[in-house]
Amino acid sequence: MTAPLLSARGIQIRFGGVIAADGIDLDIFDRENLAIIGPNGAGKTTFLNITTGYLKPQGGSVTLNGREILGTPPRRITRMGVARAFQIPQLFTEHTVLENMLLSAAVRERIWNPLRPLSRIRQRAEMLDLLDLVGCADIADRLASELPEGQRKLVDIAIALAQRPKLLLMDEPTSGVATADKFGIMEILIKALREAQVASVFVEHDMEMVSRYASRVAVWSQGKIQMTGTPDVVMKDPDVIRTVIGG
Ligand SMILES: Nc1ncnc2c1ncn2[C@@H]1O[C@H](COP(=O)(O)OP(=O)(O)OP(=O)(O)O)[C@@H](O)[C@H]1O
Repeated sequence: MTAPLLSARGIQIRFGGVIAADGIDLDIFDRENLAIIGPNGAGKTTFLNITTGYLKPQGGSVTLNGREILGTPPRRITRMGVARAFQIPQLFTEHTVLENMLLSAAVRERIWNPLRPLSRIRQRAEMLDLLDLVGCADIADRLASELPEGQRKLVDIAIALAQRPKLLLMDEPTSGVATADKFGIMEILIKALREAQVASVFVEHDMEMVSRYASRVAVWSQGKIQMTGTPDVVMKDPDVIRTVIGG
């Protein structure tokens, strides 16, 4: 069996009386698309916050390619290959889409300087290719503030991919997007991840999204993993239907 890209063992974290992780063990493998599902407050986002360095658990370990990353600052974890896209895209709204991409490239290349014109950043062609990958090359010169939510999400993904990650973590990638556009956005996103050879973990409440786009599912329940497996197996499980899916 191939070695996991990221491996969490025995993760424990509580906030006062709330236990958000109570012995989480989870492996994430190269190029898979893992959906995390579970009831509100089960600890799904907390897991993403731990693996990106924003929260330090009270116990356990997280390794990336065999190296411990707990206690490592978020920016360094990004450099090591774990990127994050947010429920609310983190774009500089007064800049164009391409300028947002160039800023991300400048951070990656450690050449960001507020006094340096963005036009002098040399990664322009690479950033346009990434925008093309997420179907946004034609909006490169538009202000980020003018974009509809779906395109903001795709640009946010391109910004994350500009960091050349091995793993992309996402919290409800299509939340806030009109129902009619959700599947189109997710199709583009999953195809872009495959072409860039990036694994993903996405927290998701929409079971249709999970069954269409996840290669594997992990079910969270009260700070524990209730079950992992392929979508067709997990979503037919009577306990998962009762505690998560409903109906
Ligand atoms: N920084 C924090 N301080 C205090 N409590 C927190 C903090 N972060 C999370 N919690 C609590 O931990 C529990 C798990 O939260 P988390 O956001 O991880 O759940 P979730 O499964 O992502 O929920 P949802 O599906 O509603 O987003 C919740 O009860 C939440 O209120």
